[in-house]
Amino acid sequence: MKDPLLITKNEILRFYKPVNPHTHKGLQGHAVIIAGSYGKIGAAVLASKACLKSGCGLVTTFVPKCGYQILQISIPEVMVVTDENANFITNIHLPLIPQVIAIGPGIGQELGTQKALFEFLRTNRIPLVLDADALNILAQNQSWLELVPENTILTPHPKELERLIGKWNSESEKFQKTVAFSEKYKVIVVMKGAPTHIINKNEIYKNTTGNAALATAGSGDTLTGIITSFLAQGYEPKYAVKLGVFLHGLTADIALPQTGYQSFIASDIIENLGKAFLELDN
Ligand SMILES: NC(=O)C1=CN([C@@H]2O[C@H](COP(=O)(O)OP(=O)(O)OC[C@H]3O[C@@H](n4cnc5c(N)ncnc54)[C@H](OP(=O)(O)O)[C@@H]3O)[C@@H](O)[C@H]2O)[C@@H](O)CC1
Ligand SMILES: Nc1ncnc2c1ncn2[C@@H]1O[C@H](COP(=O)(O)OP(=O)(O)O)[C@@H](O)[C@H]1O
Ligand SMILES: [Mg+2]
Repeated sequence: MKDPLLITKNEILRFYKPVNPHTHKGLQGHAVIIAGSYGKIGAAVLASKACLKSGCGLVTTFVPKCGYQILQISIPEVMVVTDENANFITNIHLPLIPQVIAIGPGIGQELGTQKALFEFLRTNRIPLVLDADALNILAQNQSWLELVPENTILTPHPKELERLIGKWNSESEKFQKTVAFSEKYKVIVVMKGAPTHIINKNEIYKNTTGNAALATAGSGDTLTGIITSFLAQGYEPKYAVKLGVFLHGLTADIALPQTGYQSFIASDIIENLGKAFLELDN
């Protein structure tokens, strides 16, 4: 296995683009986030808000009907499109063509949702971020991975990774299997953990930010929103993932002196994104 390359501030500054003073929301990208089910609309809220707070110009969130008011009230900046079903996603129809689509946080694994994901993957040509239950559904239907566009970003935590690639007997076997998976399906795998690694074919990157405060519900949902935002803003997938994991971890490093490990929650990631960007801009 190659030694991992470190994702440091210097590495990020090689490709980070400060915001153009003449930009407008149309140029800042439009992202769609497909997320949530009854009891897990919070995942849709966290991913959508993190996406907006990372600079994406427009965010449309697709949720089952039960998520409509929750989203409209908790994030008025987000536009909402609903499924025909009340409690889980069954039929993905989008009235727009965005730059990027993220799918998975909190969607559950109902049969109807599995079918909707298959139909979506069969017809979709837009760049994708796949997380959480989208990964769990693909792990159970591995032939569907052939439908995923090249350079799609997958963001599994260790259990989701195990469901996708099978069990490993050592750390080096875990990396070997993930590299083989990334090469086979031509996807970028964000191996979330402490620390997070990015696998892009046979290239391995190791993040240098973040701490145990991130071990809290919804932390991964916000990462999905952040990475999606950078894709919408025109970063190539290999740069969007590096910038995303670096800033996500940096929010926890910035907040730690105020919150301690225990009282940091996923909303604090979103709240500290501004300070994290300012560290890059200075
Ligand atoms: N507010 C909301 O709406 C929220 C909604 N959410 C949504 O809920 C859905 C279910 O997602 P989920 O990740 O909770 O369940 P699941 O895939 O079974 O994994 C859990 C198991 O994985 C493991 N594991 C995880 N991390 C690990 C690590 N770092 N290192 C090692 N192991 C680790 C660990 O396994 P164990 O160690 O216990 O064997 C753990 O028990 C999904 O759609 C998500 O988006 C959540 O985002 C929460 C907030
Ligand atoms: N001890 C830790 N140190 C650093 N980062 C962590 C730690 N525990 C969790 N994280 C990060 O928190 C996020 C958790 O993602 P995930 O398990 O998908 O959360 P959720 O599904 O609840 O949103 C990942 O980005 C992971 O790298
Ligand atoms: Mg998750």
